[in-house]
Amino acid sequence: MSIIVTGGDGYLGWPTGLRIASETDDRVLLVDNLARREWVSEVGSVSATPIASMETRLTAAQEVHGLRNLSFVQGDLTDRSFVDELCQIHEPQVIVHTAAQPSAPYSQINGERANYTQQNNMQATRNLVFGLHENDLVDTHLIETTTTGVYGAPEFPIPEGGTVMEHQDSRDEVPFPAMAGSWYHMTKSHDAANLRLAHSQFDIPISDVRTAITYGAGTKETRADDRLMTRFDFDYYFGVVAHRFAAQAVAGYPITVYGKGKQRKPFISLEDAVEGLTRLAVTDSDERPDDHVVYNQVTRPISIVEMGTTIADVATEFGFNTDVEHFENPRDEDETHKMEIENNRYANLIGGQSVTFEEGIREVFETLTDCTERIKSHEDRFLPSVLEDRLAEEAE
Ligand SMILES: O=c1ccn([C@@H]2O[C@H](COP(=O)(O)OP(=O)(O)O[C@H]3O[C@H](CS(=O)(=O)O)[C@@H](O)[C@H](O)[C@H]3O)[C@@H](O)[C@H]2O)c(=O)[nH]1
Repeated sequence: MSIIVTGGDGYLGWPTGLRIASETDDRVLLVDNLARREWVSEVGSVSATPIASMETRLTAAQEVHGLRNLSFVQGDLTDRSFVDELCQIHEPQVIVHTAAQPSAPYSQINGERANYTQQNNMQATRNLVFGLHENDLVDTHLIETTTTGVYGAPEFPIPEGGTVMEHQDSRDEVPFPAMAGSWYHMTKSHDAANLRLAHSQFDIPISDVRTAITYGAGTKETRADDRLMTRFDFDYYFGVVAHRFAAQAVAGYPITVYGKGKQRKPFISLEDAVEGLTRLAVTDSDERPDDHVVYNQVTRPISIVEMGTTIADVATEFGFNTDVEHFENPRDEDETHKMEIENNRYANLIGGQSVTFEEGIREVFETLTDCTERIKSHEDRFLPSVLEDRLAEEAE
């Protein structure tokens, strides 16, 4: 029996692989093309946490946690023959698909990167679906982290999955429309539609896990040894807002709220995100639904300003002084959207939130306190200029 975790070198994939391997005797195969390391280097940045090579990570996982069932293969999921080989050799009973180009700002840079993001993310998912179908693995549970961003910013509470449409006095249940607001987020809208089609055409059991903005510098497994740390990005392109704000505080830089920042966005801690994916992956096939199920992997919506203020307060406890400041918004978005979002199915899966936002941010500062030099030596990466300057030069 084997479980594949794609994106196994990534921020979420690595700690998820570690936890799954800790909770099962099955073989856990991490798959990654190490592209995230290249993208972050392309934009001139680094992970604030020093991340070890995969070889060192696996040695540490064995030494520290006794994990002999964890291994790694490097490869590109957009290559159909590679995915076919994975399916034929490893015959996975579960695939947790976290691999993607996950940055909205990166996908928005220009047509080349929008194309790359859409081709990369969507082709990888299609290859996995057809890899399972064409290799007679249609009982394999395919779990993908899509995004809560597929819902956009509607003026009604966001359902956990589909919705009801009324037209000319008739009504029917329909999948949620693709209201995503970036070329990246739209890859996940398309993936969500393709996953639904894969279930109806091939009967593959699907968990479409719509992941919110994830914060946290580690999990209980990654904190056990420095060689097991997961990455923590803070640059303009790859740092999610909570991580950017915490790193900005560490560098003595203002917290950069874009525009009014009154919009509520969905958040989840890394710990709660990893736990849900693990529970889905390790549940026996006769105990889980054989269906297509959508989970809103979110514990709470918080406004950007409220979040920035909490981060500034926690930063002060750690001796870092910063202020929340408002900057011109580089994004086209509703800065006052009062998001409400249903999450009962996901909350039941994990048994409720395990750490509050404030506790999670405290844990982030505990880790970042040891990483101040790496952040300070790249503090200009809070702004988009490094990559944009190079593109401008190339265009001249
Ligand atoms: O310095 C900053 C950076 C961001 N923001 C604001 O913070 C919000 C969130 O930005 P983000 O970069 O943290 O999140 P987003 O682009 O939405 O994407 C992230 O969160 C998604 C979940 S969701 O937000 O779409 O639900 C995941 O799918 C993505 O992979 C992940 O990069 C935005 O309204 C943005 O304008 C600021 O005010 N200041």
